[in-house]
Amino acid sequence: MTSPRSRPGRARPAQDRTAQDRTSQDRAARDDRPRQDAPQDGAGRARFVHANPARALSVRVLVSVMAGDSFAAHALDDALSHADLPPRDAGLCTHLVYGTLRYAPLLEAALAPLLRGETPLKARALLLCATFEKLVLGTPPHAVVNEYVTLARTGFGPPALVNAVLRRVEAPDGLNPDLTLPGWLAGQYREAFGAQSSAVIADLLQPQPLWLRLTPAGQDSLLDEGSRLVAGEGTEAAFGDVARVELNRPLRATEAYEQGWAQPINPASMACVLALGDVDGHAVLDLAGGAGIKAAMLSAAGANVTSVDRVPGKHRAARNNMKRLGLNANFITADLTQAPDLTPGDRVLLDAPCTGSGTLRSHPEIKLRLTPQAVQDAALLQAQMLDTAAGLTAPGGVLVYSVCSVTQAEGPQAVQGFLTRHPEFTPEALPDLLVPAVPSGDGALTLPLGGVDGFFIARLRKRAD
Ligand SMILES: C[S@@+](CC[C@H](N)C(=O)[O-])C[C@H]1O[C@@H](n2cnc3c(N)ncnc32)[C@H](O)[C@@H]1O
Repeated sequence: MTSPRSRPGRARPAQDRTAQDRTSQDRAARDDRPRQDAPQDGAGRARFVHANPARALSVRVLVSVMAGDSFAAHALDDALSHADLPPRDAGLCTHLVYGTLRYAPLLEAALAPLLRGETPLKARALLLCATFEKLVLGTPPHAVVNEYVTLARTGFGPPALVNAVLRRVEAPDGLNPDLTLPGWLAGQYREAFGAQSSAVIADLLQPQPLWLRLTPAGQDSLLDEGSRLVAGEGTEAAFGDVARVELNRPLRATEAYEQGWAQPINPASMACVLALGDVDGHAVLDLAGGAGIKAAMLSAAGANVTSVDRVPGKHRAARNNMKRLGLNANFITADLTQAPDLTPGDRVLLDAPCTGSGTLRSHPEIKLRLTPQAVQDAALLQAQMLDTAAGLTAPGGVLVYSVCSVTQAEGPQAVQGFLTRHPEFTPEALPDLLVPAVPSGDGALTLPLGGVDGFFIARLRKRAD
């Protein structure tokens, strides 16, 4: 649960509207006349109020994310870059969007008994956001009702319904964190993390910290500029050279970023690179290399990297980033469900496309969309790509398979199926991954606590002859 310390500003009394505002807002509102459910002053007189801009923007972003149009991070960045909100309101907006998404299944359960039939998307987004404020943030109920009924009037839903629902909505089962995941997904977390699963599921509800891989010059520069390296609850401030950072300015405005001394990467993502062992001087194939973050880390460790992905646009982003970092890699566009014409490598990383179920703290919108069928579809694609990766691993070489997912089908079962189809491979013990991890089939799962993502990682050796 969000601690009182991390709460954003409490709901503030709505302000009076200016004449000009009244004109423009009235056009957007369905019904401009004072209503029974309009905010009222102490004497019971209806008063005109602004919809709070941070809340309005939050609900707009939620509508776009819930429609499946975009990831929360992209939608929020885009909305904030056009909105020109003061920092405090931008902070509230970010907190409302991510908080609502992190608690969405629980909030849906709280609202369900109060809603009949299909609720239109805009009204649903508004009710979820308001319910998050009321039940989780502890914003006073009358303020929640006032703020969101006012917002409803600007075209987000029937004010009377919003008023009635928000007055009645109550927390189901004392905000049990298990209810913040769909039941089947909570089951996957329990299977993956056993006795630690309750702590893990509760941890997914916290804001995601920023992790940076820093060179020594980058660390000095950030500290000189007044940023801080911080430890999380129960976690280190750094895992190897990946540090948890609180910046005092936007990342792109830091000297460390401009000079290529800093690269955002989760410690669990770095663990996939470490699983390959010493890569200095080795030709490494980075399969499904995407935006080339792991390719960059491999290049920094002295590898001669060839990164392969199906999407050419990702190579463009990766090349630019490599240039910033002063590193090199070859980029090849290919569909890895079929064998490309490439020389096998003695170190191969397949960081396969997956459901992302291990990244719910930074991508909470995934829990709205993920289904058991999507897990099966991902597992099918992963099996095809693993077969391609087998052919691209030189005899005696090492194949590391990783996914940022904690489901059985994409992790231990994927490797089990692979080893049955490819008896020329045997699983090997993983080197030190620098992050806490638990055994999982023939590999390991990084423990998603303190902002570390949940990655399944396995290291497989191909027979030499
Ligand atoms: C988990 S992301 C990789 C992230 C990357 N390793 C990194 O660290 O930045 C998975 C990647 O798989 C790619 N992909 C999906 N299907 C593919 C296919 N059939 N062939 C090749 N690449 C594919 C996607 O474009 C995506 O970039």
